[in-house]
Amino acid sequence: MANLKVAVCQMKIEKEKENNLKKAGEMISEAVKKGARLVVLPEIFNAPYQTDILPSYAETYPGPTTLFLQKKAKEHKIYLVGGTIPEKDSEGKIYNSSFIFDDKGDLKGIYRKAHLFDVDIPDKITFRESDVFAAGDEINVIPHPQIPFSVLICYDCRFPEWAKLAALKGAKMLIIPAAFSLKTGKDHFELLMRCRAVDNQVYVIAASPARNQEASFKVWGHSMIVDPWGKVIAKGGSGEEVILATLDPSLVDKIRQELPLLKQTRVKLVEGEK
Ligand SMILES: NC(=O)CCC(=O)C(=O)O
Repeated sequence: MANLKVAVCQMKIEKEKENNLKKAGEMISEAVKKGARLVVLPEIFNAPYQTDILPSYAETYPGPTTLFLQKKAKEHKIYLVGGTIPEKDSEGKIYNSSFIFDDKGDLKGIYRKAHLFDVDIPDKITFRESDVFAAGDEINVIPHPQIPFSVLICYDCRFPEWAKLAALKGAKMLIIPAAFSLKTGKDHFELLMRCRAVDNQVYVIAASPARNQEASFKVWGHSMIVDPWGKVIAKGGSGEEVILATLDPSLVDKIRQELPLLKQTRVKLVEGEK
């Protein structure tokens, strides 16, 4: 199986949706010029990550942002994981959703964040995503011809059983658009991404926005790509940049054969059955 070059566009998010789309377009072009065939954008890439204003950015599908993503995937003939956007459904509920397009511009899946970031850590961070978003409840595997993958979104990565479910369903890579907070990200971001890679023997692509000092929610940044042995093979800083890595799909199979964790997973015991 041929190698796959992937890229994360660690872009700085601004107030104006149009500027965010323009910036995403420029960074996607840069990634493609550098050889990427699968490109990932960050969590809430078209709006500031701020609960009081997020609803005003919500779009139904198809809408301006998803049409933009579709056009870019088709134009560059790439798989495009369109970070996430606030998505409004037909009943008016808003989700934190990722739209995934293939190299023909066809929609391959929508993933809605299942675990909402509702936390209150004194002197660190208080945030209530559930003030705005409804939670999704389904994980799917995108049948990429080289590496089938699942998308999780940020806080989802703290729930190992959710990532395990994706691996048991056939994912060989987890793609995680993620706007980790500055305070929690410093201690947990790399640890969590490497853990999810090691315990599921998958590649992990974690895509953060760049830090914007003017934003009310300051992100950690440091997008990273981790191999299925848990080794960080590419990593960004806190500023704007395209992060690239070349993935070897056969490495997942090799590691799973040598250390057959998935086959040995005793799901029934976890569920309380003997
Ligand atoms: N956007 C998020 O879900 C933030 C998650 C986060 O910062 C964490 O510590 O978890």
